[in-house]
This record gives sequence, structure tokens and C-alpha cells, in this order.
Amino acid sequence: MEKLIVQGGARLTGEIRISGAKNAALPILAATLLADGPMTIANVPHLHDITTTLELLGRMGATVSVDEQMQVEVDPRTVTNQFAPYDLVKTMRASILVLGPLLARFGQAEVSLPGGCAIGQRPVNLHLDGLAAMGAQIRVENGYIKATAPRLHGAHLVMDLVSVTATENLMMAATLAEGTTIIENAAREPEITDLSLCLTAMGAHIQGAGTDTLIIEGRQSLYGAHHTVVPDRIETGTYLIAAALTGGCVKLKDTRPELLEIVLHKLRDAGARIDTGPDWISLDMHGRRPLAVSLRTAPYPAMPTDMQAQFMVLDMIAEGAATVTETIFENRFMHVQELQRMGADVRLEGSTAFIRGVECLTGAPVMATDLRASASLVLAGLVAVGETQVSRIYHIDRGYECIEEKLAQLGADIRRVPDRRAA
Ligand SMILES: CC(=O)N[C@H]1[C@@H](OP(=O)(O)OP(=O)(O)OC[C@H]2O[C@@H](n3ccc(=O)[nH]c3=O)[C@H](O)[C@@H]2O)O[C@H](CO)[C@@H](O)[C@@H]1O
Ligand SMILES: C=C(OP(=O)(O)O)C(=O)O
Repeated sequence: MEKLIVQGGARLTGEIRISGAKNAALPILAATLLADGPMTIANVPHLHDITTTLELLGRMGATVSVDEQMQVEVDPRTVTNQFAPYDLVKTMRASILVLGPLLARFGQAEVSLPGGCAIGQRPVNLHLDGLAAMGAQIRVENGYIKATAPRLHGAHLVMDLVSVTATENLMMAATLAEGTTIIENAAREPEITDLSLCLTAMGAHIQGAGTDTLIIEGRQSLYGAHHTVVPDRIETGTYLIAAALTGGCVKLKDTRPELLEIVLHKLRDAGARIDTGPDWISLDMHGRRPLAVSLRTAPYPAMPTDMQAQFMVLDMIAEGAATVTETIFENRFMHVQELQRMGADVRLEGSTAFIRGVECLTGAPVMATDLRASASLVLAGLVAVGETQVSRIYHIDRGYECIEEKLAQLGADIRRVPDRRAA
């Protein structure tokens, strides 16, 4: 195991490049299973979840190669089995995304119930109900979802609640189903739009991506195609907050400002000067302490739950008081206890955190509990007085490409060392 050691106090300045989005690359890699020919995917981030997905595709028999620029080629024509084993799936929520493609393309799938960040119960009923409505026979046995369907058929699906991966799974399954599928109350996240662009390049017929109604006309087959993954808006937001916390001035390149409207709006409210171009965002705090900003998470285009922990750190050292309400996941405040150990003034009441900004946090040994919680602890370390040691950083490696290198490039004092105590 490894840990990150952060010495607080450096004001972040400079430029870094934003990576491809984890939450777009993962469904797109699953979508390669739908093709009749080789797929090439560019701008794939170098992350633990990606390696796990590539291993999963390889274990199914797909021919997988990766070049030095992280362009991934997947040839699904060599797939020999439709089995996603627990030892791979347990670490990663997105592994459920192979279920729809396997069923639609091969008529069967056996997929372990997924793991991922322990931020709530995260059931998969919407995925299973949607596939059942499309004609799949499904049973859950011994921790595995076992599904068959000679050929899925189109269906009119009205989702009980907005789910990102359920929308993606059902959209992928529908591309090869017989007839038309309508998905109402679909999620509108940009990663879904990116997946739809990739599927369209493969010959799929999808209308309404980015809206809450998707209409998908099933095709007999899809062909191999090339796709470049959309930039990671959550990574972008995380580095913007890192700069804002430290009173810094940074420019983030290869990103998409229009995907972060609410995040940029809140950062402006916090006192940041933000400028944008077609593929860059700059933030300048002019050395000032941020102002507290209240927020409430909700599906896109509202504030992403994946930015909640990072914004809480901003509020913890801001001038003033704020409330942060989490509406998506029932257990996504696990960072609070660790941040309190660094001196944060926070009170939790149900799904709302009441935060009073303090002049400074103090460095401490802290433990990462999930992906964005880990990021929040690193951000807190950047502004804390003294040294912060963040252990269990395998969570962070699921979602942030070279986080210590990127932060160091912006002037942070951060290094990765072996965590002998945890080993
Ligand atoms: C790999 C990926 O893209 N992960 C993202 C995805 O997760 P994920 O797709 O798992 O999150 P969902 O959008 O499905 O979850 C939204 C809510 O719906 C509930 N739910 C979901 C499915 C279901 O069948 N039944 C059910 O009750 C969940 O428990 C949660 O309370 O969207 C989340 C919400 O933006 C993000 O935090 C994750 O980073
Ligand atoms: C919750 C997240 O990831 P996952 O859905 O893969 O657990 C995340 O990216 O913040």
C-alpha cells in the first residue's frame, strides 16, 4: 500500500492538462463488446478502474492493446465467454456496464454484483428491471446476475429515478434490440452524451442524448469505430477547487468549460475570477480567502455529487458559513469525520452539513474512504498547516490520473511513499 504526504501552504500556480473522463471511458469500453469489428478509443485516462476493465474484457477473450498515449484498441470478435468474475468486479461499480452489451450481443451474461465506492446502498434494480422489460430472463444467485435473452426487444421504459449507469446500460442494450426503445427520465450527464456519440459512430441510432428522453432504434449489428473520450469534468473541478483553496492562479487545458457551468458559477460566487476558452479554464483567486458557498447535489446539470466533498473543503476554510446537502447517495459524508480531525467545523444533520469556515486546518494522518473523499483529504492537506498523511489512496488511483504529479506541477509539496504500517 502507498500513502500521500502533503505539506500545506503552497499557493498553486501554473498549467496542467486534464485527462479523459473515467465515467465516460468505462461505459465506452463496455460498449466495445457490441461491435462486430475492432474499436479504437483515444484519450483514455490511465486509472486503476480502466486497467480493471481492460482485464475484464481480456478475460472474456477480447483482444486488447494499449499504446503509449493510452489509445486503446479492443477487438471483441475474439470474445469466448460472457462472464464477469467477482475478483475483478468487486472493486468497480462500472463493471455492471458489461451486462447490457453482453446480453444484447451474445444473448447471455453472468456478471457479479458490482462493488465501487461505498457511498450508499447502490442497488441495480433499475438495470435489471429495464433489461427484463426488454425480454431478458434474469436471476440473481450467489452474488451473480445471470441473464439470458435470445434477442432483446424494444420497450418503453420510464425510470423510477435518474440513474447514470442504468441509463447507459439500457441505452447500450437497446442499440442491438429488435425495434424501438424509449427511455424516459433518463440521466443527462455529459458522459452519457459521449457514450451516445461513440455508439452512433458504431452505427447505432440514438435520439435525445443529453435530454431526459432517449429514443433508440435497434440495429442488427454495430461496426468497429474510433472515438475520443470527453475530458473529465470532475477532475477539472477538483483542480479548480485546489487552486481556489490555496489562493492560487491556474490554467487547465484540454477540458470543456460548458460541462462545468454550475461548478464555475459556485467558484465565481466564492470569489474566483474565471476565464474560459473552447478547451481551457483559468482560475485566479488573487491570493484571497474564498467565500463560503452553499450547495445541493442533484443530477446533471445541477451540482454533481462527485464534487460535493471537494466543495466542502472549500467551505471549511472559507470566510462565512454554508450548508451542503447531498441528495444522491445516503452515505456520502464519510470525509467529514476525517476533516474534523484536521480542525474543520462541521455539523451533520441528516443529508445536510452545516459548515463554518475556520482560519486554517491543521495537518493530520487521515484515511481515505472513497474516491472523492480521498480527493477532499488531499485538498485539505494543501491548505493545512504542517503535514497531512493520506493513507488508503488506492481509492484515489481509481479516479485521478497522476494526482501527485499534476499537483506538484502546480507547485504543491506532495509525494507518494510506501505505507508500511498499512501493508
Ligand atoms: C461509473 C459512474 O459513472 N459512476 C457515477 C454514476 O454512478 P451510478 O450510475 O452508480 O449512480 P446512479 O446515477 O445510478 O445513482 C443515483 C441514485 O440512484 C440509486 N439507484 C441507482 C440504480 C439503481 O438500479 N437503483 C437505485 O436505487 C443509487 O443508489 C443512487 O442513490 O453516477 C453517480 C451519480 O452522478 C456518480 O456519483 C458516479 O461517479
Ligand atoms: C462514485 C464514483 O465512482 P464509482 O461510481 O465508480 O464508484 C466517483 O467517480 O466519484
